[in-house]
Amino acid sequence: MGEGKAEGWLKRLHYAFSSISFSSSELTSISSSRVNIEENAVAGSLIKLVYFSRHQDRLTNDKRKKTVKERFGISNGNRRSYPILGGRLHFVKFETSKINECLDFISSKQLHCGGMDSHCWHSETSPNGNALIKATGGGAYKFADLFKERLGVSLDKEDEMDCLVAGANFLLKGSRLFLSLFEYDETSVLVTIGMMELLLAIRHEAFTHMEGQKEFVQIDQNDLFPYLLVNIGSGVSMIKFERVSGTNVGGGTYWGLGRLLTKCKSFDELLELSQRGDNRTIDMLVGDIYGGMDYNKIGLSATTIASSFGKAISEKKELADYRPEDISLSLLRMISYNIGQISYLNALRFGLKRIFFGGFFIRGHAYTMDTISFAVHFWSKGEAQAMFLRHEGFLGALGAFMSYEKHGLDDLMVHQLVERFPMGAPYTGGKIHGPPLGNLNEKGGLALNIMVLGRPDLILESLLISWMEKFVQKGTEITAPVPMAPPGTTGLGGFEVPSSKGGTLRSDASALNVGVLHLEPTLEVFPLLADPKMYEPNTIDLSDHNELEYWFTVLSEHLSDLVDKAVASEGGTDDAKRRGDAFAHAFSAHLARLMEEPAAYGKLGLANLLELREECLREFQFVDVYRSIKQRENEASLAVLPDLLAELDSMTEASPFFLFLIGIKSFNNETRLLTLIEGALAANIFDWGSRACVELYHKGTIIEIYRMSRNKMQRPWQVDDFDVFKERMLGSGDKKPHPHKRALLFVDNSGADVVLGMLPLARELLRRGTEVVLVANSLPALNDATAMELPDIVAEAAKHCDILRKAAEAGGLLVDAMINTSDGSKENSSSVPLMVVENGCGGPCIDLRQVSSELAAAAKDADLIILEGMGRALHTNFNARFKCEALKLAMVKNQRLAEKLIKGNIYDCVCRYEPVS
Ligand SMILES: CC(C)(COP(=O)(O)O)[C@@H](O)C(=O)NCCC(=O)O
Ligand SMILES: [Mn+2]
Repeated sequence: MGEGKAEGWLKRLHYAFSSISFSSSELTSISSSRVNIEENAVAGSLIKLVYFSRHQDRLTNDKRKKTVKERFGISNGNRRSYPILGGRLHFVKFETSKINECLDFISSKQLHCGGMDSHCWHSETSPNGNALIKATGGGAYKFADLFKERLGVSLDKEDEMDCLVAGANFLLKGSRLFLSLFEYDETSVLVTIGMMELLLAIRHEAFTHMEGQKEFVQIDQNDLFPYLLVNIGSGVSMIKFERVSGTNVGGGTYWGLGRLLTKCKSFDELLELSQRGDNRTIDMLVGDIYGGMDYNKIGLSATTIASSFGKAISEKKELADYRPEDISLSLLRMISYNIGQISYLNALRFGLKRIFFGGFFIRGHAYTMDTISFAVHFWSKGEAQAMFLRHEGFLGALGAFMSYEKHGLDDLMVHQLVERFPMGAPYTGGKIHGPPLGNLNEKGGLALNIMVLGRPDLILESLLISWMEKFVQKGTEITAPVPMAPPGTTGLGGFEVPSSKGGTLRSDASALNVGVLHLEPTLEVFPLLADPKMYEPNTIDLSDHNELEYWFTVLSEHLSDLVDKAVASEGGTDDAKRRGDAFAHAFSAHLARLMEEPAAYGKLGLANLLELREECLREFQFVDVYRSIKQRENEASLAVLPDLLAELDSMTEASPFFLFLIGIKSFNNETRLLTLIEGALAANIFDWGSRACVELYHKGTIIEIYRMSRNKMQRPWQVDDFDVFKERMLGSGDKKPHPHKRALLFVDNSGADVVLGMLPLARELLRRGTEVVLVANSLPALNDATAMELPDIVAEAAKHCDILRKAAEAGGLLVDAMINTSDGSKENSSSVPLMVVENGCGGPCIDLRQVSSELAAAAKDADLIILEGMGRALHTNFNARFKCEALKLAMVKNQRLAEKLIKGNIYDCVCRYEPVS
């Protein structure tokens, strides 16, 4: 297939499925792919919706990508090179009683009939011509007519047990998705052009929960089976490939009895009551029978529950004499223990050590998980372990999602999508500015922002907006609160009364009605990591509560300034203000949630926190908050670049005779190298993520600050390996070192940082015959330069420098120059190339376990890595070890970090050089 055609269908690519298909839109940023529903008449009775949306095609820097692919030999073998686009797997839930909201939602997102094109189409439909939505659970039957009537779609019923297993396998093992690729041919007829198989892998899905402590479990995918899956809905199903057992005492029992006995209005209210309960007033304990004593002979403590609700028979009390809180707790413990016990017995029956619990009965409730864990531990004498799943409530819906009938497998490709960003994005409303939403006529209105679900719907905008408006108002109402995890809840073995149940409820993302798994194509482990298994990206340990609190405070304090900048970056419109508020709300909710439970979204590091902020901005359609600041600083820096290069060049090679005369081997080279490193460190001061630096910017111009920063560059720096690095670069004595073959320069900020700091350093390496790959962010984060922006910056710099120009041409960065060549490439160019690759990140730090495939490919021949900036060289990777030489350069722009990490002060510098060990 020719490239032109590929580009054509790139724009019009459609993923479709056997029973329901969705088309993408060129006008909008995300296209829906498929959807399925699970209704469960359970605990609270919820409808769960799962659908996939594809990221926007990023076409703009396609030429750079093409050169990078050619240069690094990235290919799909003899498979066709279909673009593999990342996307998001969305998890949405609705109360069954609000089925109309669910229908409005599906309709507003056009999930039932495909994208925004005026001609929506279905690859396959039901025999009567309707589109199909996969559905499982009781609702698949109950709502079939309603769906037909309101949306014109048929519900294709999937077996619930099969779906649960498929859903759990998907989460635990990663799974294969088969997607059909469609394109329009010249006559606008849709044709299938192939199949694609996607492998989805999700980290930090399973965890244990004992005595208030959550711990993620690394699942060995080759050793996952067999396991017992216990799905606690209204009833309880225990599944080992097929339903092997169950119990009628489940979530429905808790809710049903609880409702009758306490008059609670909702499942969550009942659960919340249990937080304040004391079950000893109702349960008969061993001590009640044995005069306050333990029954040591059979290992039962006095506080063990001998009989749930047992005290109620021996006392002449009426229901009204018992506190609803105590009743709720007693019920919860009775049911949770029972489920834990029966589950263990079934695990024993089938010889299974691992038991996964799912279903909405649990809904992230710490005490419930502790109680189940305790029961499993207790009855198995510590042999078996209860594990829980982050997406516990969505197993059935996910399973149905996976069940879309597979097409023929010809022309199959396997690609891996990995979870990049394990955050549930909360749905949160914002203060309303300006006209009511229904009157807003702008593209990209609140719809998508608040819902975190995607993108403006140009065609059904009014419908979408009115639906959103409703949601804004109902936000908190719909967002079910989940009780807080009290530390050490169960005390001595789970039969104790919870010691601290707390009176507050947390804003739990697991209870928020929307969650998102971000799936990125082909993220790989950086091949130059010395020991990927031991690699831990984050330097600061956020499990230290003081650290956590400090960084939360920093981020909270930045917030209002960030919102102002974000709103301004979108023109300060009413819509932007609304989104700004919604962003602040959502981000604060995330912070609050993580403060209560740091591991809520998986293991938490500073890199995740900083990326969360960027991700939240993106969710609310703030594409690039620092765009104009970056442009301004790039322009100012590019204007002074020729002077800087001239200054560097004035430090020319002195004649060997002269050097001999003054008794120095390489005076000028050394000065130049030092000037270059100083320059890179000094320019790292331009960091809009640092509070202290931002204050500085109000006091002077870019050039003034840059000059001041350079003047302050006094050695020794707080971490100063310059002399060792210099020796490697310039040699000592008569030894002339070989130049590096290829250097990967992980660049940081726009403006002076990249233009006056890293580009001159790159130029020096190029001059020595080293290939240079500039590694930059895939997505904007603070004022970091992105891979998309770098070619223009380099092109501008190249106007003033022959070395950069030739290298950029050789690396395919100067596209116009390339076009002038006969073969379209500069493979034959004598100059060493300068290239740009994206790193796969959207935050200011970098987790080298997940980098773009182009970076992984570029790393192949690299023998020097230069990591620059606080985010990439200090917050992350400070302790990382590599298979090749590494230079870590950063200015520390935070007093506390300076004290902790390098026993220094703010604005101190780090120049850490690590030879190959
Ligand atoms: C976000 C950053 C890591 C960016 O630093 P950079 O990588 O650009 O050098 C850094 O600015 C930071 O840690 N800021 C928060 C702390 C503060 O405001 O002091
Ligand atoms: Mn930065």
